[in-house]
Amino acid sequence: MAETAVRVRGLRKVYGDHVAVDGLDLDIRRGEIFGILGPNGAGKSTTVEILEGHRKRDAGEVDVLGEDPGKASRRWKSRIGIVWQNEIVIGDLKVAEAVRHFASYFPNPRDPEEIIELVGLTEKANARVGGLSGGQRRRVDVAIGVIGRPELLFLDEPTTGFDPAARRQFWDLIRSLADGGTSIVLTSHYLDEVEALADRLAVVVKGKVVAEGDPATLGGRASAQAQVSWLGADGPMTHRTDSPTTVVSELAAYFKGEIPELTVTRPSLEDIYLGLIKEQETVA
Ligand SMILES: Nc1ncnc2c1ncn2[C@@H]1O[C@H](COP(=O)(O)OP(=O)(O)OP(=O)(O)O)[C@@H](O)[C@H]1O
Repeated sequence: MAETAVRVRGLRKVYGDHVAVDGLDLDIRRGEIFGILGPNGAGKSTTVEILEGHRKRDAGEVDVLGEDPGKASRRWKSRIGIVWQNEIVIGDLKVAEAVRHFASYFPNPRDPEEIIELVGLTEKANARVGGLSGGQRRRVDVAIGVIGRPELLFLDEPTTGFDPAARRQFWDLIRSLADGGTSIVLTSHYLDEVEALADRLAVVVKGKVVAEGDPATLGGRASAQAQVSWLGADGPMTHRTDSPTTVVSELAAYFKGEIPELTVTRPSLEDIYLGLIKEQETVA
């Protein structure tokens, strides 16, 4: 029990006559970064909002940190962190004021100065939130999301609008939170982000989990055929194989050393993900 952060069985949510979540099961372990992927309208936000206690469900069992979010206590709420888009509400406040303000809501908050440093905003501590860049504002959102020392953090599309360097820094921040023991639920449309961060992930399509696993092996990825490509005497060559090592050794013997322009690739997470989505679409 202590190992589980989130346990969901048979979750269902209906809007009018539209079934948004249709018998969804989920297990998220304590201390892991868990990615939720899925196309637009798949039911990800609805599911996450139910886990956060912000939306009622129609059926199913939900346990988050040992409680039902639908009936959760105030104390439970203080154990959950949610990265909202706060900037509109707090635009007039300075960064340090905003973080301190939110710290005051929690029984055992982290030190605001420390958190501002952790998100890389020390130099902007006295700047107004409204005047920050999009990426910097998102960092304020994260600072506010983690100020209460959450055991479980919900991150929805955290790096939208970040430049590549800021994304990498942000990933380091998320990893450092996870290393510190925070369980993290990450919803993102960026497959590279999920691949870089998630220990495990679930793909949600039409309100159900259609695949679950770690990014390296999801949907048979690790055992999928490899593609060996090289430059042959007559131009570029490609060979699909279950035993790329054998093919590469044969090529090395043939070329008596370096194989020109050699690459060995397996399907990317994106290839696997798009395949899963396509498969589900055809199952109408
Ligand atoms: N408040 C609501 N009232 C009616 N229908 C809703 C409501 N919220 C969501 N829906 C519908 O439920 C389905 C699932 O929506 P949800 O926002 O959970 O999907 P999502 O996977 O988060 O999508 P996205 O990737 O676009 O954010 C969609 O068809 C959406 O139109």
